[in-house]
Amino acid sequence: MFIPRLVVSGPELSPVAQSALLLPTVVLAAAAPASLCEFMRVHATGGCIGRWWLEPSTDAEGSDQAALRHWPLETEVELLNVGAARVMADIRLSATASPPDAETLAGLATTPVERRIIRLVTKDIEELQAVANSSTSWVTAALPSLTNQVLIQLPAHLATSPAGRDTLQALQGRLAQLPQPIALAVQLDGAGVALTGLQQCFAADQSVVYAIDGLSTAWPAPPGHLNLAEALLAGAQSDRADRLIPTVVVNAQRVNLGLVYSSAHSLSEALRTGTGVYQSRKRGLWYKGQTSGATQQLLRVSVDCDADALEVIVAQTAPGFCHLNRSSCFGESVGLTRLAETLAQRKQEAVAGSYTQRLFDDPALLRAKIMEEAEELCDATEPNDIAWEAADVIYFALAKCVAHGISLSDVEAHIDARAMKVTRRPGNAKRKWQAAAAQEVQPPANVTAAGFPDTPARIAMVHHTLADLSVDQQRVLFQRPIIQSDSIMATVEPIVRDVRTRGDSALKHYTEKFDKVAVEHTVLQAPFGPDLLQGLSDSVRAAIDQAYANIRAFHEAQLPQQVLTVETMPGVVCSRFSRPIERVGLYVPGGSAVLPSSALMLGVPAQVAGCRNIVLATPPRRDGSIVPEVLYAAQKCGVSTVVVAGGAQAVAAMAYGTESVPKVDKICGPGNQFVTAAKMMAQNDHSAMVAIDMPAGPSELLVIADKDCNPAYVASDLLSQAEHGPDSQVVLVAVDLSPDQLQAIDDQVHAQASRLPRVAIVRQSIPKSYCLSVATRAEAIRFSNDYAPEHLILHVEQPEALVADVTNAGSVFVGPYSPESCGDYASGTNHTLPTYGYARMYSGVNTDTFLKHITSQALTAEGLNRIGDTVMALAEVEELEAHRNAVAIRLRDLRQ
Ligand SMILES: NC(=O)c1ccc[n+]([C@@H]2O[C@H](COP(=O)([O-])OP(=O)(O)OC[C@H]3O[C@@H](n4cnc5c(N)ncnc54)[C@H](O)[C@@H]3O)[C@@H](O)[C@H]2O)c1
Ligand SMILES: N[C@H](CO)Cc1c[nH]c[nH+]1
Repeated sequence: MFIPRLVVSGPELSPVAQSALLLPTVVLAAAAPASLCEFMRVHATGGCIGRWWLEPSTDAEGSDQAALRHWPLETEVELLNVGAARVMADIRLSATASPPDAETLAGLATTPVERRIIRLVTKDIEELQAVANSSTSWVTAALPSLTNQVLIQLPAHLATSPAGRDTLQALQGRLAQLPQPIALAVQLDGAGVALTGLQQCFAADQSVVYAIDGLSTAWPAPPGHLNLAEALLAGAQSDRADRLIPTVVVNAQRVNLGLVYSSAHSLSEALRTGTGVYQSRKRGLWYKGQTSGATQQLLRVSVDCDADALEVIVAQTAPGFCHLNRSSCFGESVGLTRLAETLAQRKQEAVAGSYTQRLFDDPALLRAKIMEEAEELCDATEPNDIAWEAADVIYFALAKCVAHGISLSDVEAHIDARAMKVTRRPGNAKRKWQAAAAQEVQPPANVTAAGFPDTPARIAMVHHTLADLSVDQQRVLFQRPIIQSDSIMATVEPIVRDVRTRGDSALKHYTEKFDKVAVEHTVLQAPFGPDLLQGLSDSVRAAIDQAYANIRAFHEAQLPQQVLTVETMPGVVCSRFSRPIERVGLYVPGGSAVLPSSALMLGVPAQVAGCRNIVLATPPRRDGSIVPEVLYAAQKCGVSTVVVAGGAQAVAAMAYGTESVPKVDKICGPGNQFVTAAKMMAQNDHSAMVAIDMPAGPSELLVIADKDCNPAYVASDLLSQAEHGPDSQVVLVAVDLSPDQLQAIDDQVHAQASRLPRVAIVRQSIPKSYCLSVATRAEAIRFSNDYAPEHLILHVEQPEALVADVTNAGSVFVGPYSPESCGDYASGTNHTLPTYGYARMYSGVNTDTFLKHITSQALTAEGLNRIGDTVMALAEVEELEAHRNAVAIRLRDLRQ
C-alpha cells in the first residue's frame, strides 16, 4: 500500500512542491486541473497524488478547503489516468460526526478503492472521538467501499496531546480490524510543527503533512521553516555511528549502480538541485559528476520499509558511475539498458558509415526496418524466433527514439503511466492494418507441436497485376523474403571469431549447439571406407554415377584451351593460361535436407579444374555421421578431407584452418543465411586471404507461363523450389492468362502441395511467393530480367525465341519438358547459382570458379622496337619516369 511520508500542499506547484514530487509524497495543489494533469503527464510521477480545487479562494466559512469534495469525477479519472497514484477526496466531519450525505458518498465511490485516499478534515478532537466510538458509525459501513487509506487532518497540538493520541490509537485499532482493513495516517496541520511531532507520528507508522509555506529546500532552512529532506528523514534512523544513511543508487530500469551514503544535508542538496548529491565519508558533500561531467538527474527518492536506507533513482547523463568507469559498480549493464547506452553513445560519437549511424541519418531506412521487423515478429511462430524478432523490433524502435533524443526512461515513463490508467481504450487496430492483417492471415488452421498448420488450409500465392502496380510497388516485388543481414551478421561474427581463436574445440562446441551432436572427430580423411558408405543402395549409387558423368562432361567442356595466344603486333606475343586454385573448400548444405547433389555440383568442377586439395564441409547427422551418399559423391570427386560440421563454424574453419581442418584459398557452395554471412565475412577479412564463389542463398525460381502452359507442370515446378526452405521464393509471371487458367494453377499448387511430405515448409514459403499477371511476353521478360532469378523456366510458346532476351538469370530451363529438377541433379549444368538478384553480376559455379587465369607475354627486339614509343608516350603522360626508362634504356641499345 502506498503510504505517503509527506503531504505537501500549497496554492501552486511551487519549486518546493516540485522537489517534493521526487519523494514518496502527497502533493496537494491548487493548480487548475489542466495544468496539474499536464504537469503529471510530463513528470509521470506515479507516486504522487494530484488534487485541485475549483475555487482557490475562500468559501463562506473562510476555509480554502471547503470546495475540495466537489471536484468532478472526470477530473479524478483523468488524474488517475495521467499517473496519479491516488487522488484525495475530503469528508468534513460535522460537529456531531454525523455521516456524510448520500450524494457526497455516491460521488466518491466510482474510482478504484485502492487509488483513493479519504481525508477526514476536523479541527475538533470530539468529532474524531465520536467517529471512533460510535457503534453504528458509517465508518464501518461506508468507508471501506470508498478507500483503504484514511488521512486524518488535525491541528498539530491536538494530535500530539494525550487525548488526541488516545483517540487516534482507538480509531487506528478500529479501522485495522475491519474485514477490509483501512490504514490510518495523520496530517499535522499548521506551520511550525516540531520535528519531534513528526517523529512521533512516523514512529506510529503514520504520515505527516506540513504546510508548504513552512517547508524549504534551503540548507539550513530559514527560521520558522523545516527542510524538506529533514522532514522526510525525521522518522529514519541510521545504524551507523556517523548517522549516515546507506543509499542504494539505481537507474530508471532499477539496475543497481552502486552503494553510497546520504545525510539530510546531501539529500536536501539533491532535492534542491534535482541531481545526484551524496555524503562522502571522506570528503563531505559529493555533487556527483561535478568534476567528471557525468552528472545524474534525480528521478525519485524513497525510504525503505524499516526506514534505515534510501533508494535513489537517477538518470545518468554519461555512463561511468563507478571509479572504474563502468556503468555500475556491479559490472556493465545488460539487456535493454546496455542497448540504450550503446545507441546513445553511437549517436554522440556519430561514427560515419556505421549501420546505426545510417539508421539515424536515413529516416526512410529506419521506417522500413521498423515495419519489416514488426511484420517478421507477427509472422514468427517458434518461441525462439519470436524472441529474436521481438529483439529486432526493440532495437529499431529504440534507434528511432535515440535519433529523436528520447531515452529508454522516457519510454518507460509512458509504460508506467499506462499501468496507472483506470479507463481503457478498446484497442482495435486502425482500419488500414485490420485490412492488411486480414489479407495476410491464412484461413484458420490447427497448429502442430512444431508450430506448423496441419489442417488443409488453402496454400496460395499472393496475386498482383503489373498494370495496377506503381514503379515503387514493382520494386518491392524484386525484394526477396527476409534477409536479416544485421542480426545474422551479429550471430555469425562471434562464431567466426571463436573458431578462429579456439579452432577445433570451438568447432565441436557449435556443432553441439546448433546440430545437437557431440562429435568425436572434426574431420574424416579419404579414402572413405566401406564402413562409412554403409546403407548406400545400388540404385542411388547408379544415379550418382550417372549424374556425375553428365556433370563431368559438361564441366570438362568448359575447360579452357591449353594456352591462348595472340600476336598483337609483330614480335609482341600475349598469352593466357590457367592454373587450378590449389586448396578449395566446398560447403554442402545439410540442415533441412541432405544434398549429395551439391557435393557433385561443387566437387566435379573442382576435380575437373585440377584442384590439388579439396576439402568438403557438411553438417553431421544426429549420430555424428555423414550421410553415405555425400561421402560417395565426395569420394568420386577426389575430396581429401570431409569436415564434420556445418554453418558459420565450418566456413570459418576452412577460411582460417584449425588443428584438423586445412586452410583453403577459396570457399564455394550454397547454404543458409548463416553460411552465406560467414562466407562474406571471411572474404572481407584480409588476414584470412580467402575468396568465395558468390552469395548463394535460399533457392528461388521464376516461371514465365503463357496460354500454352500446363497448369500441373507449372505448379510442380513452383513447388520444387518452394519446398527447399521457409525463406525460398517462387514467382509465376503469367502472360495474359485468363482467370480460369490462373485458378487452375492455384488449384494445382494447393492440391500438389498438400500431398508433399514437406508441406509444412511450403506453407511458409508459398505465402511469401506471388503470381504476377502481365499482358505480353515482353513485359514478362523485362520483369524477369529485373528480378534476376536464380532459375528461370520458360514455359511458353516458342520458348527458344525468348532465350535471346534473357539478360539476368542463374540458369534457364527452356520449354515444358525442362523441369528445374533436372538441373538440380543430373542433366549436367550446375545448381550452385546466384540468388537474391546477384544473377545480375555473378555466374553460377562452373569450372572457371576453380581456376585462375594467368597471362604472359614475350616480345622480340623487333616487337619492343615497334611498341616502345607507345609505352614511353603513355608513361610520360602518367609522369612515371621509371616506367618510361625501362623501355628507353633498351631502345637506346637497339637503336644505336
Ligand atoms: N543457391 C543454391 O545454389 C542452393 C543450392 C542448394 C541449397 N540451397 C539453399 O541452401 C540452404 C540450406 O540451408 P540449410 O539450413 O538446410 O542447411 P545449411 O547446411 O546451409 O545450414 C545448416 C547449419 O546452419 C547453422 N545454423 C542453424 N541455425 C543456426 C542459428 N540459429 N545460429 C547459427 N547457426 C545456425 C548450423 O550450424 C547448421 O549446421 C537452403 O536455403 C537452400 O535453399 C541453395
Ligand atoms: N535447387 C537447389 C539450388 O537452388 C539445389 C538442389 C539441391 N537438391 C535439390 N535442389
